[in-house]
Amino acid sequence: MKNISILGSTGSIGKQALEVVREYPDIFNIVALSTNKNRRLLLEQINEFQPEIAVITDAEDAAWLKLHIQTRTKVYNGMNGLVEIATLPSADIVLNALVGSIGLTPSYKTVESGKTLALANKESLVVGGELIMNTAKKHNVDVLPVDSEHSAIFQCLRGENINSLTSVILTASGGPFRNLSKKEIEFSHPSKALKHPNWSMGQKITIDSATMMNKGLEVIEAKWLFDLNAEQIKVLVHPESIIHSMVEFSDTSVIAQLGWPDMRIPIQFALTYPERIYLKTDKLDLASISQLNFEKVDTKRFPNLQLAFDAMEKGGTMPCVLNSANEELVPLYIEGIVSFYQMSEIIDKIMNCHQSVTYSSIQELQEIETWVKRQISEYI
Ligand SMILES: NC(=O)C1=CN([C@@H]2O[C@H](COP(=O)(O)OP(=O)(O)OC[C@H]3O[C@@H](n4cnc5c(N)ncnc54)[C@H](OP(=O)(O)O)[C@@H]3O)[C@@H](O)[C@H]2O)C=CC1
Ligand SMILES: CC(=O)[C@@H](O)[C@H](O)COP(=O)(O)O
Ligand SMILES: [Mn+2]
Repeated sequence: MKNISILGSTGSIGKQALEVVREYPDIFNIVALSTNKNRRLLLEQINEFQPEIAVITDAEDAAWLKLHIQTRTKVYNGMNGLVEIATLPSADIVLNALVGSIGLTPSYKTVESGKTLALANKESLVVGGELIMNTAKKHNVDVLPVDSEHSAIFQCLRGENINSLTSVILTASGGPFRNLSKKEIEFSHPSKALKHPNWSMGQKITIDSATMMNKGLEVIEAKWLFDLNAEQIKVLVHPESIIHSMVEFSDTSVIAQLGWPDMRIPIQFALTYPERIYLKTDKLDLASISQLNFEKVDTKRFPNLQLAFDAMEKGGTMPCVLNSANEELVPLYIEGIVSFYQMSEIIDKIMNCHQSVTYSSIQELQEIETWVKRQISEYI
């Protein structure tokens, strides 16, 4: 039996993880769950899975939960609660399915306490990849990718000699605006950006896919997970999202991982690693798909991807600046306060105002996030 804690159990990844768990009550046991605001769904999840602890952001919501739960679950709130989840002694594995850099401290605390981290929250690695991976190494713990591309790369690299790896090829759907001109993209309503062609996901990552910032964040995520340099990371547009990513070796061989666009596959792989389980779903049917297509990336129409490569090359605190500017701007885009390309322009300007430095603590990164927020409020 594997004891699993889920940070962000009410979100898209969190709910799909619980679907996997529900299918296998003999394999998985849930010990912790959390939400930001969705107290009703968390209450349902608590009553169904009876975790040891549950966490919600606001103290008032925590009091409401305590009144309503029918289990012995302890209820906590805020960041202290998320850290309780990350360090809960009974957990074997912590699935971080939070969205945004709020996930950084819980990711860090998970590996620091010697627990396996199943990581969906890519922003943790973008902002504090060096700190998290060094801490994981020090405590000899695995960081298992949940993000579909990184899970694919991880699966392709199993049993391979890493010294023969020449590059990883991250596939990108191209998002809902793949075939539109710059003008058409700029004047498309944000509701169009919220309709991903292949995946059903939370709002923030869906917008990131439309701007291709998602792929940029994934480039930085890949750097840290697989210890790569910029030249080793390539991006290829693949509109069907059937090949989830590929790896290329020194003999020019390329290995790919394929599957339907269904996050339960990488989620279950991380939760059961190194074993695989039977997933009750349709098998991949390549004949029905009939063809797979590939295109070059156009960073003129999707400048966020280039900004992410730039931030990665600058290193140090620059990816934190990129990420926090993006996190601030995405909700403003959804609300119609900034346009599609204003997002890239503002991120670029803020990056240009920042002198990248090395960091050694989460607090230093949080100070930079505060600075970025101030900068954004000056632009808006
Ligand atoms: N969805 C997908 O298919 C994929 C997602 N990812 C990555 O996984 C992560 C999660 O994505 P996704 O599931 O789509 O996101 P969602 O927005 O659907 O869910 C996020 C979860 O985190 C909680 N949360 C949000 N903000 C806070 C906060 N400030 N404090 C505490 N909890 C918070 C949410 O609570 P509440 O319900 O109250 O909002 C929810 O439980 C992201 O980093 C994303 O990039 C990667 C690959 C695929
Ligand atoms: C499912 C997943 O891992 C997402 O990150 C997905 O890849 C987003 O699609 P894009 O390729 O459009 O960014
Ligand atoms: Mn992905």
